[in-house]
Amino acid sequence: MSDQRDPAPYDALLLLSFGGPEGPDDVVPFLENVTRGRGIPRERLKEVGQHYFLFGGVSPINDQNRALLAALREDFADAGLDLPVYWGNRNWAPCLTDALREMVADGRRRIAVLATSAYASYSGCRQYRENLADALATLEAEGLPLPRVDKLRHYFNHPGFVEPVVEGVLASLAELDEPVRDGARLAFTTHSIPESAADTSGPAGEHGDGGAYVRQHLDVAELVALAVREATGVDHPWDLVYQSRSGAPHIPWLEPDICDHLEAVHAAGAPAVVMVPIGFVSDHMEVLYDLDTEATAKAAELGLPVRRSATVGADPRFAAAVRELVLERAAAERGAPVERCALGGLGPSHDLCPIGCCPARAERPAAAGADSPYA
Ligand SMILES: CC1=C(CCC(=O)O)c2cc3nc(cc4[nH]c(cc5[nH]c(cc1n2)c(C)c5CCC(=O)O)c(CCC(=O)O)c4C)C(CCC(=O)O)=C3C
Ligand SMILES: [Fe+2]
Repeated sequence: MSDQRDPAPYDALLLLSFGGPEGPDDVVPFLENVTRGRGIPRERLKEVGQHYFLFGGVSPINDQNRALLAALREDFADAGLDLPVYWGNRNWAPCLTDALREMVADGRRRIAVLATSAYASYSGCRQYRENLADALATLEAEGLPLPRVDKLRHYFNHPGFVEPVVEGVLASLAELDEPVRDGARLAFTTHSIPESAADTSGPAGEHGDGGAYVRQHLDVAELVALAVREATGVDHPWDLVYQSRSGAPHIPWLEPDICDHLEAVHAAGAPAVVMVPIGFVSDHMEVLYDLDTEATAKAAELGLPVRRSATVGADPRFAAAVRELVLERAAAERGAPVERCALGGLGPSHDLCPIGCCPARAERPAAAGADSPYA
């Protein structure tokens, strides 16, 4: 086995995230960045703007990323892994292009990229790769040396992602009053996406109804439900549901929505629900608004006790998982033997997105995949 602390060929890690506004003046330009060319109705944008204004125009995602950066640096230092960590976002400052420029100026030429999105899909994977390609094109136009960027594999089924989720569910169950606790249903929730995007998510061989996106979430949900049963001795019924639907109303998106689901299970006699946001790496606005505000108000109106379990955030087990993913990929790139950690039925995800993986509506260059125009 190779040295467990050898990051070669990598000379840096880039934490690549979505980005979010940091004050009221940022909200509208941020939303414009996110939705440019995506055909989102104006009404929806106004509504989402209000979600941000309700929280002072500040998205929680930036502080979450700062905490994750600190956790990664601490974990790397403790493990004796000498690898600088940078941060750049797709849609707001600190911007991806600026981060790459800084990295190149610091002499970084071979960069591992961790996206704060754990699953396949156009929005959760290829769009990050497209933005990497755009940033590289900008550097190229400026005559800067181009670094090579490698996106780390999807980590939805890594124990460092799954275990903190399980712990969060157990904590939420413990908070429910005893008479309703054992009957509580688990509502695993993730971002709704257009059905067409779900059906084509993942490598071509994994397309089909719901594609890799739905299959990966079902795998995590089942893993978590089983671990909860093992810990509590209680078999909590579970469902995979969706939230944060956007787009034009006539286009089908994944359903049911969490609020409709709460209504349905309440009508069917469920005594309580734990909402488990497995689709989100940390407490994004979707979690604070769509779950903690909107869905929680819906449940109160129904008289249905609900809890929202914790996201992974900056959990040290997740930071350690990122280190393992970097070292695993580094070994693979060196041609050394590799052990790939993964729970559940799907096995470890691919290192390199193959051609046809999570196709875009309109084809654009995407880096860090088999179809990348860059080395
Ligand atoms: C799958 C997925 C993830 C999870 C993977 C990942 O994490 O990347 C995700 C994350 C996020 N989405 C975010 C914000 C927004 N997403 C929007 C719009 C959209 N998201 C989509 C999908 C996803 N989105 C889609 C298909 C659209 C329609 C437009 C389009 O086809 O592109 C819009 C426009 C308004 C609206 O329509 O809702 C906003 C403001 C934030 C930041 C939150 C914060 O500030 O804390 C985060 C982390
Ligand atoms: Fe989104």
